Amino acid sequence: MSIPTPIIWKNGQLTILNQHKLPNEIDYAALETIEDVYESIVTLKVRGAPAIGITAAYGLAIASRKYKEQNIASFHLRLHEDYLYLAGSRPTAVNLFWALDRMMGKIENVESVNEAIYLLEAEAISIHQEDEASCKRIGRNALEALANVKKIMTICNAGTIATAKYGTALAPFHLGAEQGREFEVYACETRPVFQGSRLTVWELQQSGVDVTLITDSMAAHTIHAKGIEAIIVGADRIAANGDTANKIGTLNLAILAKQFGIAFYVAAPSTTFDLTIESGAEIPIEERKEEEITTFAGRRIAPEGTKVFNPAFDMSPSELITAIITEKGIIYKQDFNNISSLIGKAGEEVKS
Ligand SMILES: CSC[C@@H](O)[C@@H](O)C(=O)COP(=O)(O)O
Repeated sequence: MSIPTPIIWKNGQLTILNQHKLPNEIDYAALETIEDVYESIVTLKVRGAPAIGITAAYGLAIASRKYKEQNIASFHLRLHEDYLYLAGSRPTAVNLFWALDRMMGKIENVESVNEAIYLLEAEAISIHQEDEASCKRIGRNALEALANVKKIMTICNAGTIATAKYGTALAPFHLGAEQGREFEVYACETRPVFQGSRLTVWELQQSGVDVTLITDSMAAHTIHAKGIEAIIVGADRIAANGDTANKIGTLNLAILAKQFGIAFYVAAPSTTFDLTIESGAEIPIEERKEEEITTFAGRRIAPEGTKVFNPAFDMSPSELITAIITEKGIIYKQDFNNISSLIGKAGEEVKS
């Protein structure tokens, strides 16, 4: 797999692969301040649930250095403000809040500013490294779930650049390519910001995976015409009952999978589960600016004054999901009533 490393932390400096510029340019952006980190998340230079969490964690580590001359009480106060600032960048992907909470938890009772700064950097690095290991395990588990599948559809980009490495829904394709597994992947372009065409197609090409681009509205016809055997998607937040929020258009695919009688898999790390909410009804759905829909490449494609609704995510109810593939194992539908205990136990394999 020869995909550029998406998030780099070296000598205390954070650099990210600028996803705006893909697939035309491999461009790295140095994020020197917490404002740089916030801006890169809001504008989707860095995107994808795990990558947002990792970048925000480094953002807090970077912010903490500003307060090294302060007393510990004011350090905690200031860092809490920074935590709230970063938490306001995007609302749906729970990995953001999970990573920020983990960072703050690490220094909750620390009474030395220098120690807190040191611990924050170490914790961000751990979050980053753990995600890579987690995605690799998701890939292996997904290869098992897809053992008899060749033609598969996906949406958005849940790949290497949306994580530390390998991705979630795309991990089986990257790992499979290394093992000589031949998949035929159909990638939905993913309107309105084209994570499918710009990012997924590019990523899979780098790994030598057979990938075909379709527009989102071609999904139903393609499943029928090309004999798609399964659909696999990533996730931004999974409720305790298995309801899953992911990129807008995912719900369409979940409904199509039921209609055509094919499997619908969600691939996500345990950090994407929000066990504090019982169902997907409680997941906040981000709405983004109307220009994402009314303009294309700087030109208007809808009349001035057009009313726009631009939700960035939708929620697929658990009854449409065949299984959720995690780093801890595969949770099949019959075990969705037991997700909290299966996912809640850190480090343990799912037994189902
Ligand atoms: C491994 S990434 C999983 C999800 O975050 C991904 O499928 C997705 O919906 C990303 O949305 P985005 O708006 O591009 O951040």
